[in-house]
Amino acid sequence: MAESSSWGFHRNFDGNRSVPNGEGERNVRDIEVQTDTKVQGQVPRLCKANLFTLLSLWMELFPKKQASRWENKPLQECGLVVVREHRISGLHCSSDHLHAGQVAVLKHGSRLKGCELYFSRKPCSTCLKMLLNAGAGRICYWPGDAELSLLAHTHTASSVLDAGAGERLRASSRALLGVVLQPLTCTTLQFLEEASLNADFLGRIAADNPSLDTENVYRREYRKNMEDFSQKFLIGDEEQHKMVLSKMGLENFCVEPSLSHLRQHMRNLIRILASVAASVPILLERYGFFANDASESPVSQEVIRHCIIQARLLACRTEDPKVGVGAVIWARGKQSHGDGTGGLYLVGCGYNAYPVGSQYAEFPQMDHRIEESQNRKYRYILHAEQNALTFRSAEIKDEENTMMFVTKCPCDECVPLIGCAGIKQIYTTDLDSNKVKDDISYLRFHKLNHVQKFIWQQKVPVETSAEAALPVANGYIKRRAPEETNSQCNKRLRS
Ligand SMILES: Nc1ccn([C@H]2C[C@H](O)[C@@H](COP(=O)(O)OP(=O)(O)OP(=O)(O)O)O2)c(=O)n1
Repeated sequence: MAESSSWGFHRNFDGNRSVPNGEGERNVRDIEVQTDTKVQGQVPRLCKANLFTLLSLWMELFPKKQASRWENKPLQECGLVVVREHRISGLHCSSDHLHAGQVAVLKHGSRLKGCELYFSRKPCSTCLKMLLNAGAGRICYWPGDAELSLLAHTHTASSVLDAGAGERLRASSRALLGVVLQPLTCTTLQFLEEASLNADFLGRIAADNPSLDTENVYRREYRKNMEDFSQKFLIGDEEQHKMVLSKMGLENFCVEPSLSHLRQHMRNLIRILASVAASVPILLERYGFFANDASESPVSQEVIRHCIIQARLLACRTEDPKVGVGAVIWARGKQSHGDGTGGLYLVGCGYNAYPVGSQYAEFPQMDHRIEESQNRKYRYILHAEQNALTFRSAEIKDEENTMMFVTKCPCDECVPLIGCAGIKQIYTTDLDSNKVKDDISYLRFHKLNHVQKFIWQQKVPVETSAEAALPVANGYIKRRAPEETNSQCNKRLRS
């Protein structure tokens, strides 16, 4: 699908205003393309810069075994996305021992040359000098508080010194260093929020509990996420935000209307994160990814949910006008290399889209509701699992545990690929399993026997009534008509 050209607005969101001869600025504008707007009926989707940014924020929240020793210290946890030739080649986070930037240097070494790095916080100068030295092409960061906190009450003097050193490194470097967020349209926000509400995970809960108002479950989860994520990633006080921005060398954002635009845009991105995370709700810890034969998963429910939400974020960049699907593949390496993911490393990730390089509307976009079968999308669209396997950044090793996390039940086209790729476990939803939807069928998934299947479902079958078993959202249970069955609960709001 073609991406439209960038916005002039974007210039306000890059921190490279003092790159000599303006070349950096031109480069950034050339690289970034805006796809958030609904261009002539094009599906509203996240542009890559926003997707990578959201993934970096989410990686900061990767579940750790014990609270990080950085807690309440000026050095904050940090998430990082490494992008090579416009594709994600690493998802990382800081650990007890290493900063996220250090993890990237250890994992990728000189392969960082020319890569783009997306940080959830401006990295400290210790990381910055190593990353620049490794040849990173572009270092982007979320314009909230820095990794070495400028808001923490302790050690502020050293944080300020560090920020100064970061500025000096930036000024003398050929690499681009700054903020590359792009504004979201209302259409995109609305589309992505609806997609969260319509995702199969809430669909499963609705199918199991016909009397439960799942929209209310979603809204409650969303509000809680908004509170948590705003506290973590936004700076409530405008004056404090201005102070942080100017110490990080982003004074151009401190003037109006840039400041208001930046703050609003950051808030909108946090809304998307809150909404996507709410699509896989923690429902009294009753729902999770469980094997039907009660086998133990090699990773915890928290880690599974985190990976599924990574996949849901990827789905926000779908090219399918109706349904976004995302897939991520992680493996457990023999050594942990100090990564905050506890030895897990990314093998590949993808979302459903038309073949690489195709132009918008070059291929049919309609589903089986259009009568002429030659005008349907199914023969042209690549599935999330296919893209994750094709564009993987690491090989799948037989001796390691490789896990696939996918937001929709694998179809008959993908099941043999998954079966033969060396994947050991799959985490997904089986809402579509055993269904035939004209051009796409899901009959083979249950036969995928040599891959362990962990399905989104209730842990223990609830024998009491659904109303007693599940929380009543705001004391209100929406009555669903009895004929609203499994398949109807899965209907898209927009359809
Ligand atoms: N594991 C999967 C399953 C599907 N897809 C993709 C292929 C299609 O692009 C889209 C499925 O398209 P449909 O229009 O058939 O979506 P639904 O299954 O929601 O159809 P329905 O409206 O009949 O429920 O998802 C994918 O990437 N990975």
